[in-house]
Amino acid sequence: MANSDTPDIIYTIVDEAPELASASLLPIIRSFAGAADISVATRDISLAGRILATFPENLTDEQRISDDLAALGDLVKTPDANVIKLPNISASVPQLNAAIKELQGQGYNIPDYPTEANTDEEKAIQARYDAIKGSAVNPVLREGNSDRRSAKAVKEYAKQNPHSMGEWSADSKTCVASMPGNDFFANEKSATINAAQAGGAKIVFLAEDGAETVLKDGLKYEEGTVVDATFLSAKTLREFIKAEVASMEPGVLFSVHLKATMMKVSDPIIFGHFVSVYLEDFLAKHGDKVKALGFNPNGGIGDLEAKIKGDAELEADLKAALDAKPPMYMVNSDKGITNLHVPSDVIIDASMPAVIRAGGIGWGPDGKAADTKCCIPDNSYAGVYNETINFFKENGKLDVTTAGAVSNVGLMAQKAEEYGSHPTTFEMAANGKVQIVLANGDVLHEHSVEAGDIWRSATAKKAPILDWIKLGINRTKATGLAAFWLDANRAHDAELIKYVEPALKEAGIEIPIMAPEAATRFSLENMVQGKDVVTITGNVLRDYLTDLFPILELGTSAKMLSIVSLMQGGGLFETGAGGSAPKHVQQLVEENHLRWDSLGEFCALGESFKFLADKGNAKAAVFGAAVEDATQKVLLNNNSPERKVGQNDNRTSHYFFARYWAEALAAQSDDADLAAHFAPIAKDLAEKERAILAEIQAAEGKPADLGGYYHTDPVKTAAVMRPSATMNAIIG
Ligand SMILES: NC(=O)C1=CN([C@@H]2O[C@H](COP(=O)(O)OP(=O)(O)OC[C@H]3O[C@@H](n4cnc5c(N)ncnc54)[C@H](OP(=O)(O)O)[C@@H]3O)[C@@H](O)[C@H]2O)C=CC1
Ligand SMILES: O=C(O)CCC(=O)C(=O)O
Ligand SMILES: [Mg+2]
Repeated sequence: MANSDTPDIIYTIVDEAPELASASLLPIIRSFAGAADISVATRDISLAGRILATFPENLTDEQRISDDLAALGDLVKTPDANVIKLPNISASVPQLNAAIKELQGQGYNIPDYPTEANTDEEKAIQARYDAIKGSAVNPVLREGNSDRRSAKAVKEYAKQNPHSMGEWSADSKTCVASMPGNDFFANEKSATINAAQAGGAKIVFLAEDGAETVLKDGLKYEEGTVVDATFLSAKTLREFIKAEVASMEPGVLFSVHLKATMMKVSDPIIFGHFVSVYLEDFLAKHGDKVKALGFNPNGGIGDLEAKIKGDAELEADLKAALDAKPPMYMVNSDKGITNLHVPSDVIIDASMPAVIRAGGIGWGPDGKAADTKCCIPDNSYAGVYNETINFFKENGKLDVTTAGAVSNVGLMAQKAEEYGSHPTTFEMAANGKVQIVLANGDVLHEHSVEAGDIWRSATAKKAPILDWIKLGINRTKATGLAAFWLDANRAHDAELIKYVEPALKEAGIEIPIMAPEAATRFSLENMVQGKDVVTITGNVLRDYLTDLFPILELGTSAKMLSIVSLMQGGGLFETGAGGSAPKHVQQLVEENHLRWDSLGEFCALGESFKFLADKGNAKAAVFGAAVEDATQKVLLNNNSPERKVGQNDNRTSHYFFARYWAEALAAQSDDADLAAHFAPIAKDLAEKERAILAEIQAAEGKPADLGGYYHTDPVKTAAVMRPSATMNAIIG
């Protein structure tokens, strides 16, 4: 063990499909690692775990759990960290409410989330919940920059076994629509803090009558930090939405793509504007009534439907109001769930690539595929999707069998850029001015705003920026082709370019710096010629591109290798680049088939062992190599999960992974003890293949009971996810 308190490897407890997968995979990992005295501990960062850890005083002694997220947040700032991080729920308010309700039903006396906080007590509860909603986990753990790419074997497999791709036609009406201006992109100001400016700062609002309100105090800027401020005009946004709704062509679906999870303050508000514009007739008539019922447009139409259930007049008027608008892109047309039902159902990084992979189509209320207008209000990154769509309209769908690999190096450490901005994002209560005022008296940035505008400030720190440039240079050297995605005409990017240019000069390397649209074109053009390209980007594009390119190249971002080299020397190994696949849980509950692919976990596990090996653990090196071997075999032998009942699923893929892993350990000659230990296990697993697969498949096709959704019953979950007594006896 690394030291007496720190386990060798920490595996995170999360939510939904990846957590179900862990119920099957983690016992295998622990059993195998145990043979080499490598300790694998767990830490709970699930939504339910975060909620329970937040309200200890409401719980009995037996119910209380430790605040594992806080502990992990400390650990990642040490060289000892070796964390395998699976995707967790970044909860929207409807998800948070559902989790609270489920926990209350299980006997946990936690408070409701106050929709509107009036008393001090309600405000305190709301603040505690707000700290765990949205993307509350990743920014805490990501104390390093991001390196996401596909392992060679994974990319080769995809080329040999291409997934389906929708056809693109030149006359597709699918398009991206963005605001004509007055958005975050247009209003951005940026400056790099100099020695005289370093220190404290505050954000103040000056009302038109001169009254000053402090929006945020106690900020601290180090020298070299890039500090941005910007706002999006609510008035311009609403005019934009109305114009885009009014200009819909027949047969085209209307959609909006946001990141209400990560951008947990700004984007639910933007989403709410779409909802209230779509429902304008209904709200003109019934606005007061539904407000009294606790409806807030930011929660979505799904919340409204729940609140008016049983009121025939309201239900009929809601239907009429929606029918009067253009048809929407649907999340689930069978169940009538629209794009505007839940703020976290359509998340841009996953949703736009899905539209693009399908050939520029979404699914309408009639369950039929159709071209789609994709509203992405802010212009900062919308152009990337617009350019991608134009490219495929011109060139036709991607040929997966010949495409190069597009990988990413992302500036992410220490809450870089927009993804760290929610504590400094505000919806303006009145007209006036917002200023960032430094301790030395300088007004760093100032904007005139109107009531309803969304103002925000974001930062990027010097050490992470320099580390990111270095990582970008290293990956470029390893790959050949790369570009920095920075727009010299954007305020923030211009500050970053001041760091990038001298660093490239010093390193004696030339890497082009391109604005996002041009860089998109550059990457796509090279990729279709079979060339590998590195995209060196900021935090938001890191997120967007590491779904976009993998979904086109590999069919899913779940297969990505996702490494975070922590700035203090530790390692954080994320599994895949996507989310927690709620659709997969639904399928498991309905028909006991889990199509979640654990390839991301396999890749992360291999890297985690290798990291441990680099710290001097020789047995970990043997494990790392064997995991890599097993991962390749799972791919080559087509043991990965498939979509339908009776086909391979997550559990069968774990059986094959365990078997190949044991076989590789038995076959290696670096460590005779390990070889001897695993030889009988490998033999047993191979000989009993038929019995094990039959036991796993016996339960398929029938509903499965997990005893919960956000907080499942561990015994029931283990029964569903480890159904083979034969395999369990071998694994132990
Ligand atoms: N790192 C993190 O912690 C992240 C967390 N999230 C969270 O995940 C939740 C869901 O987000 P959403 O945007 O729907 O994105 P998801 O990535 O969870 O799902 C989108 C689709 O991707 C496919 N997919 C994802 N992972 C796998 C896998 N391992 N194996 C096979 N297919 C996979 C599935 O497609 P199909 O249905 O076709 O099989 C799935 O429906 C949200 O709560 C979000 O906040 C999102 C991104 C990252
Ligand atoms: O933390 C989140 O909410 C999402 C993270 C994400 O999408 C990513 O890192 O790719
Ligand atoms: Mg993402």
